[in-house]
Amino acid sequence: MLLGGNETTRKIDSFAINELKIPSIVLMENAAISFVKHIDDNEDNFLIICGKGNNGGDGYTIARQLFSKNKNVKIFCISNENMSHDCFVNYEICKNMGIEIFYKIEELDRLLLECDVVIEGIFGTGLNSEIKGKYHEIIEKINFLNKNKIIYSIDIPSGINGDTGEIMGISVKSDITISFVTYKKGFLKSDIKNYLGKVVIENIGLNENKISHIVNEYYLTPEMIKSFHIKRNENSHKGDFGKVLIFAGSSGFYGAGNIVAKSCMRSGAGLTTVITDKNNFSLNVFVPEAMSFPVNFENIEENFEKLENKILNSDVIAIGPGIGKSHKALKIFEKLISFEKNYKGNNIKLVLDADALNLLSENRELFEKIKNRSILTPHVVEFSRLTGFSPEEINKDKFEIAKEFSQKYRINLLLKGENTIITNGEKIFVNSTGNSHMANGGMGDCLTGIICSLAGQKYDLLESAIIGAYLHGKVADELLKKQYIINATHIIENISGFMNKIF
Ligand SMILES: NC(=O)C1=CN([C@@H]2O[C@H](COP(=O)(O)OP(=O)(O)OC[C@H]3O[C@@H](n4cnc5c(N)ncnc54)[C@H](O)[C@@H]3O)[C@@H](O)[C@H]2O)[C@@H](O)CC1
Ligand SMILES: Nc1ncnc2c1ncn2[C@@H]1O[C@H](COP(=O)(O)OP(=O)(O)O)[C@@H](O)[C@H]1O
Ligand SMILES: [K+]
Repeated sequence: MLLGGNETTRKIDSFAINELKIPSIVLMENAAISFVKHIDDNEDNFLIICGKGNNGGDGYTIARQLFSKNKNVKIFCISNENMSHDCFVNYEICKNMGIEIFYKIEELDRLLLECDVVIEGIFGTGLNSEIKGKYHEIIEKINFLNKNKIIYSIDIPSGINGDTGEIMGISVKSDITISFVTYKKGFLKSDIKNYLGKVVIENIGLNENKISHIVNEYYLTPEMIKSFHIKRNENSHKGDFGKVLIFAGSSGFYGAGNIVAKSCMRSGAGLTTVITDKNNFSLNVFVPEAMSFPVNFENIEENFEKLENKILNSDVIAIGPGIGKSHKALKIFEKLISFEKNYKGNNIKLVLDADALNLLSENRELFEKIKNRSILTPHVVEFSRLTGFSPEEINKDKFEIAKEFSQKYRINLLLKGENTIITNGEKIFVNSTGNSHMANGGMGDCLTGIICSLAGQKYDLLESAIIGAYLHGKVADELLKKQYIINATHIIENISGFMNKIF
């Protein structure tokens, strides 16, 4: 699904009108047709509240379409002065058709009380300042008199800023928001969910692929995830699903390595090996399917010859969770990224998380070794160390900062958190799954395991991160229906079942 702000909407509009030569009034008609599809045919008693821009124009167009289906339709016109052209045309048609139009604010209470469905087209992407006066009063009335009614918003609940999600003084509280072409960036803001209600994105007669040069941001949907799926050949063997080498966990943090390994195995990697201290036996108990590569941490170099062979046999190497920032950890990290290609001549894909990112922040020359073959999966604090921006600065402008960072170092980036973003420096994908009930230790390790597993199964790193983040959050969202807290172990136990459902 395309993602965009107000400017994107204007660009798409202008492309459709000026390049594709679709008259704007046709776009408005298409928007209205798509909108009306979502209205229950049993509903019969509508009040449409219209502003004077194109959002109001959509309102008049929807009104006459419902009217032509013999529905009981009334319109409240907020202003018929300085209407946009297409708004005026549709307003005139409504008048000519004999739809009842009301103008006086004194009548609005009664109209609201009498109707069963309110459709509001007051402001959409054109809202440009704090809402005051008459407009404020009208929105207040809609929110106050909404008992036992369904409130539909056209494009955006009037009052929400489509770019930032900020409430511009006041906003309609909607039950259903039917928005056009793009999922609005402003909808990502977490504390406006109860203003948006259910969100539906509808088409206005444009082919999504033909406008992809205008939009390079996407909001993940199950259809997108499914479209990435690579079918498993019936005659395949474990070697076909990736040899994944994991360097995670150290004394006090062996759990991290175990979680990465287990989620890697449970999400389908062919062969998983964990580099771990020779005295750590917990891996065999927690994930008997995984292999261990025991190292003597007292004398790191003595393991390197055997390790080289292991590296050159790998398709993917995941590094970071729970390894600490010691000199020894750094030495192993450096060794693991020292070969670009494996015995098969393919790039060895790298998944770097947690302490690998912290080590990278302090040893920036290592960026040269990881370029063009890695994904970094920081949370905002780790990303702050990598970029030098404060977490506040990142949160304010995370799309741009993430994209620039990815371009600069030629890496893929997954920035974790609510609305996790994934970028290759050109496109940005925003995850639509996940919830605060999964915010607990080990969750990131679990994600690393899923991503390196998918990378082993021949998904490229960008796809692995996209699918991984979506699945990880999706499992948590589904589990939330029956439990309050979701730990990494819960995700691991359920991921395969959800892969089955989605693929
Ligand atoms: N490509 C698309 O996505 C399409 C968009 N369409 C509709 O067009 C809408 C955008 O239309 P417009 O650009 O005309 O904008 P709007 O209709 O959202 O609002 C603009 C009008 O409101 C006024 N206004 C803005 N802020 C105000 C405030 N705080 N107080 C009082 N008045 C204020 C402006 O002066 C202008 O008259 C979209 O939201 C959508 O509903 C559809 O017609 C179909 C095509
Ligand atoms: N409020 C939230 N909404 C969506 N996802 C969340 C939320 N809180 C945490 N997550 C997800 O949980 C994971 C936590 O990762 P991370 O911070 O690295 O945890 P840890 O280091 O403990 O393993 C990330 O994938 C993140 O996107
Ligand atoms: K609206």
